[in-house]
Amino acid sequence: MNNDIEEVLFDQEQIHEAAVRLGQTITKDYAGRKPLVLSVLKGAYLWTADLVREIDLYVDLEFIKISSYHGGVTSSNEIQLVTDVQSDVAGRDVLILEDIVDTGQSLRFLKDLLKDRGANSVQVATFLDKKGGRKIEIDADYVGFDVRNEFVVGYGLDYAGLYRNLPYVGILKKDIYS
Ligand SMILES: O=P(O)(O)OC[C@H]1O[C@H](OP(=O)(O)OP(=O)(O)O)[C@H](O)[C@@H]1O
Ligand code: HPA
Repeated sequence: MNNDIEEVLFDQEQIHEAAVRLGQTITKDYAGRKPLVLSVLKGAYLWTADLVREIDLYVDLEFIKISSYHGGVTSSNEIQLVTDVQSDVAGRDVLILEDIVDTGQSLRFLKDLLKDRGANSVQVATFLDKKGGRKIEIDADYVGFDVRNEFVVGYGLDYAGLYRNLPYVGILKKDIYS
């Protein structure tokens, strides 16, 4: 599996530092509140595990599963809600945890859904921000790393369901998907 990677962009140490940095900022920003941390599956599973351990607050942890990339390297315009959140978000301060914001379509879908359901506030902590991929103007509130406009895998991010278990983020060799 490691042989499929062209270049490592963010290693385990850098990822840990990003989680610590964002965890400290979020702890300060949400002081006195109990946010509902909403992890977006599957991609955010490792980021969630690492980031929540750096947040020194009482939090509720929930999961939602949406899908936009159907096995390839390009997103579909249609976002599907695969598994809904299991609790009421009305009145809650929701902090969405994403692995990556790319076109912005998934985030738009989620923010609209949560606002429609009466969330008090909706913010986003994304591990990666691929600003060069945007099709919709939308920003994350907390960003681990900006990433260039290439298809990346590892640390939760997949290609065709694979590579989520790589402990780092890297660029896949082009011959793997061309
Ligand atoms: O900004 P966008 O272009 O919408 O892309 C970002 C979304 O795409 C990926 O999810 P995907 O739908 O592939 O599901 P997964 O998390 O299960 O891999 C990723 O986890 C984000 O949720
Ligand atoms: O670069 C990416 N890699 C994996 N999944 C993704 N979902 C959006 N962008 C990406």
